[in-house]
Amino acid sequence: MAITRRGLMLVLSSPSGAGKTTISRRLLDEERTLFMSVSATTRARRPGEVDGRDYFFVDPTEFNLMVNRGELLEHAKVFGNYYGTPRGPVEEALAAGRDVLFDIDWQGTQQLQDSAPRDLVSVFILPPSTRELERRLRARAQDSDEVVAARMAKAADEISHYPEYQYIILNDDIERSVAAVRSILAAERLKRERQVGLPDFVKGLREGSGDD
Ligand SMILES: Nc1nc2c(ncn2[C@@H]2O[C@H](COP(=O)(O)OP(=O)(O)O)[C@@H](O)[C@H]2O)c(=O)[nH]1
Ligand SMILES: Nc1ncnc2c1ncn2[C@@H]1O[C@H](COP(=O)(O)OP(=O)(O)O)[C@@H](O)[C@H]1O
Repeated sequence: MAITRRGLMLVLSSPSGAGKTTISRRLLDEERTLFMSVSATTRARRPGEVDGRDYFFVDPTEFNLMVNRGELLEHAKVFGNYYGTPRGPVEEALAAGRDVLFDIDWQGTQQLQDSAPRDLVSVFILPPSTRELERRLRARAQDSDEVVAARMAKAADEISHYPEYQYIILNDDIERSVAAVRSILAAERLKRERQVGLPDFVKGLREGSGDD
């Protein structure tokens, strides 16, 4: 009887600009069994974003239907728009032993903590300072001054939710932050509760039949 592993849900949350997209991209490049969960959202598509890759862009009626049909694992209103995680792809991946990466906010993380505490690995990413957070938001050069100001105003509120997360990474040096998430993944993958077929395997070992 072989041991297989159930996949895990790796959530990265942070105030906007702290670095979660940068860290996620690096992890997805390096980790063969890690897949990104693509959320549904009612927010408008930005230039360069691709439907089905960055988000599933839906209208509020369609979003409501998804909620009412129970198709979302979690959902929340963020910055005035609705966001939610489609259930099907995540459940399939976990059952097949693949890990799923989520870029969701604290509200969604709380819902996953309630509905699937054993599968959840939650990581909060902090910026080294407020000054550096603002510098990164400006360096990204994607947003207007007003949008940067609005994101800075939201940052303190986001950061106040750090105690709800299992792991904290201060994203000063990007290489060290990526290495830190990889260490978390490596340890979490070995957790006893994730190993499927372990009791039978150990029983076989004890009975001296582990070689077949
Ligand atoms: N709860 C929840 N939050 C989400 C989901 N998808 C994205 N978010 C969060 O919504 C916020 C805004 O995302 P987005 O519109 O892409 O803007 P940006 O990430 O700040 O550039 C971020 O904090 C995301 O983590 C989701 O499916 N569920
Ligand atoms: N450790 C770091 N040191 C310096 N700059 C960083 C670091 N991590 C991310 N950045 C930069 O900060 C900006 C915001 O990062 P991003 O990953 O888009 O943040 P988020 O997804 O959390 O909004 C980007 O320009 C990115 O290149």
